[in-house]
Amino acid sequence: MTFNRSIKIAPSILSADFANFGAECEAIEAQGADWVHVDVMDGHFVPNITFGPATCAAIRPHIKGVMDVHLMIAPVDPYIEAFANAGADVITAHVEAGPHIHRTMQAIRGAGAKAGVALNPATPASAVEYLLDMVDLVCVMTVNPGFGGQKFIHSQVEKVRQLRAMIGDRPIHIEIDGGVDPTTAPLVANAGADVLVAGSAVFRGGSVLDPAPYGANIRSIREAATSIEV
Ligand SMILES: O=C(CO)[C@@H](O)[C@H](O)COP(=O)(O)O
Ligand SMILES: [Co+2]
Repeated sequence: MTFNRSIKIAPSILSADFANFGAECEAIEAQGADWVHVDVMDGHFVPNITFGPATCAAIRPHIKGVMDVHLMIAPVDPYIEAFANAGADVITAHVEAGPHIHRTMQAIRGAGAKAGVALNPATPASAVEYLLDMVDLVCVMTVNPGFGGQKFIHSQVEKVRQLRAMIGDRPIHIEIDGGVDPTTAPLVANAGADVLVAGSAVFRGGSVLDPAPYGANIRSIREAATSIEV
């Protein structure tokens, strides 16, 4: 995985057909997805449960590109190796999930994955100031984590702007997660984000039997994000 600051669309399979993950991953990649975003939830750090490393390993052969694993679990450190072994390219852990986020980032890189750090909406940009030499991605949650289909929290756009200024020229992606659609994508792209996670706005209207709407949805988010009008 090389660093490239162009806009990347990362559909979240939280909005996919859970009985058909392999085919769904293949369908979104065929329809233009850049990364595949995989939401892992434990019913403890967030009030919802999804799946773990075994499911990630099962879908890995169905993803040609980047598997972007978003861990909404606490504790996180005991599970990093399992997700790296499952084939995650990027592993993102939350600042709020434990007291030793610095060690967590070291462990992710030590396991051979790119290290991502996520910030809940109430967590300031300054929380990652002393991590910038050891992360590959900062994920700004633009909803409270746990569920797809929630409303974008507009106050987070300013946080993206602050992070872009803090990051400067470092090869660090800024990822946006939650409520991304063609109306919100230009706001965050203009503020400096380059990876846009979208679940409901990508999977809406399509299926593995009729995947063309996935492509149209991905294109409209990308076109909106790359337009300069905001
Ligand atoms: O991590 C999460 C939610 O906790 C996300 O990745 C969601 O899956 C995004 O879904 P939409 O807001 O795009 O529907
Ligand atoms: Co996510």
